Amino acid sequence: MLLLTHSLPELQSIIRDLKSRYGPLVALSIGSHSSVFVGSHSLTHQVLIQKGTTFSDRPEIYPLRAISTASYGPTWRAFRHNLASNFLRPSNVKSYSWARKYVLGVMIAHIQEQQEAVGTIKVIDHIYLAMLHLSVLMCFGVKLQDSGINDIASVHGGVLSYLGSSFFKIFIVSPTLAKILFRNKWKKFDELRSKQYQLLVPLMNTRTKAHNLSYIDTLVKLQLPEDSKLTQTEMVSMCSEFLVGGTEATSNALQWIMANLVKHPCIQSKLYDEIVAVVGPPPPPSPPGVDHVGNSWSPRQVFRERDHELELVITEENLQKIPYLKAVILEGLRRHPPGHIVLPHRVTEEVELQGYKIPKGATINFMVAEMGWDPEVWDDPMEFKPERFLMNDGSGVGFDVGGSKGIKMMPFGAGRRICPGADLALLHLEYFVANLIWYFHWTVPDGYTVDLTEQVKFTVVMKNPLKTKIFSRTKTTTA
Ligand code: HEM
Repeated sequence: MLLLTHSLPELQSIIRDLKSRYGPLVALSIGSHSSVFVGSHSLTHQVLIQKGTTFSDRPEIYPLRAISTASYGPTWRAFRHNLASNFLRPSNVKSYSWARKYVLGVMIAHIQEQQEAVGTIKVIDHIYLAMLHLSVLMCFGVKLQDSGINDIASVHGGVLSYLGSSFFKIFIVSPTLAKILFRNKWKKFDELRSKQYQLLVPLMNTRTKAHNLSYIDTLVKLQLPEDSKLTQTEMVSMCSEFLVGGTEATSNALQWIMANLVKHPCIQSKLYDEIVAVVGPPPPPSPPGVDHVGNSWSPRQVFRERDHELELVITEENLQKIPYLKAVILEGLRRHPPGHIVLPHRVTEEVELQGYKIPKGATINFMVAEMGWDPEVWDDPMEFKPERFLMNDGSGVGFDVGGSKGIKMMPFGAGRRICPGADLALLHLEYFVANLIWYFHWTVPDGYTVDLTEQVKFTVVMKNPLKTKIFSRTKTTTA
């Protein structure tokens, strides 16, 4: 069958149809190059976990990555080990808890300012900048002013807008042809890359002042095969990949989760009650007065005290004691996975799957959203029901998101190529959702409805971004 579509929703609907007609395996060959789509849970498990090595390369989908060989082979293994097992090891992630607290404080101050200025909040703007800020702190170990974060956001937004464009689709097949056909686009893209270089190199060079081990520290020390080292240009690319990886999917997942909590006030109330049962009510704002450097301030500015650091936040240890929080996050990732297809994989040797011969070099795509929405596996799959992840007595969440025992959903992929940032992303989602719900009641502004229509960009985003109105849950104490 020849399949001609660039539309993800159309592709999903074709696969759903084929699945219902021909059984669980959906394998499509497109044109002369074999591109296979797998929409079955058990087959995905078999392929990614049991035949993981055969399916673990990436096709050349990283033409913008300076070191294309980092998609597979020994160079990839060196990167993967450095990111997943060195930089993102639990003790190093824990050492950044001050950064999460700091960024949360900045975000809350901005949210309150916007509500005061315009009466409502466009949530994604704040979430995106907060996640980018956090990624910058972890990547370079430096705190930036809002203007510095906005500059990086604008360059990254520009670079990402190219992915998914016709220019990029042709670029993947033939960079030379794309440069000839889209000369102006290429020139603009080149300008963006130079701007990115100008912004990131000074940050890379300030790393020695950092207290924590930053990602750039690990890249500088990274020993590549044959004793080679990364060049500065390659490091810019790797840092840029870290910033995009750490920001895009997490901020969109967070927006989808907040949108569902605003749309379903009962779920929001239940989550708030469960948080309060563990950590108590949020702290009252300090009374108006004079701060430690002699400036007068109002209760609203409690969040701005001490360089934006919040007086009190829900600690990361306490997050572990709130199973319903975990259930809300997992339900958000099931119902709205930021990527509807994982990054493509490549077959390293010819293999047979349910009677289909999959040739060496074929591209394999796994249908993430389809799996999380399969009515044979999930009751009412399109409903937002966090309870489905709780154990029968509600005491915990018994779900392995990495799918090592069996795949029911796979927002982070599975097997050898699973997202190396999955644990960090889960921590960020839990931390921000818990604290934002603890401090504020999030409501639908008058004349607005929460619209969960999806739009495919670099990740799958809300077509109409979430707008809300917040009410502080902190009770002012009267003298
Ligand atoms: C909710 C947040 C996130 C989601 C849903 C997500 C999802 C994914 C998925 C589906 C893949 C492809 C897996 C596969 O091919 O089987 C991936 C790869 C990747 N992710 Fe994430 N991710 C998230 C957050 C992060 C974070 C926080 C980082 C970094 C700090 C990160 C860095 C990466 C990198 C570097 C890869 C490529 C790995 C490779 O090629 O081996 N991601 N992610």
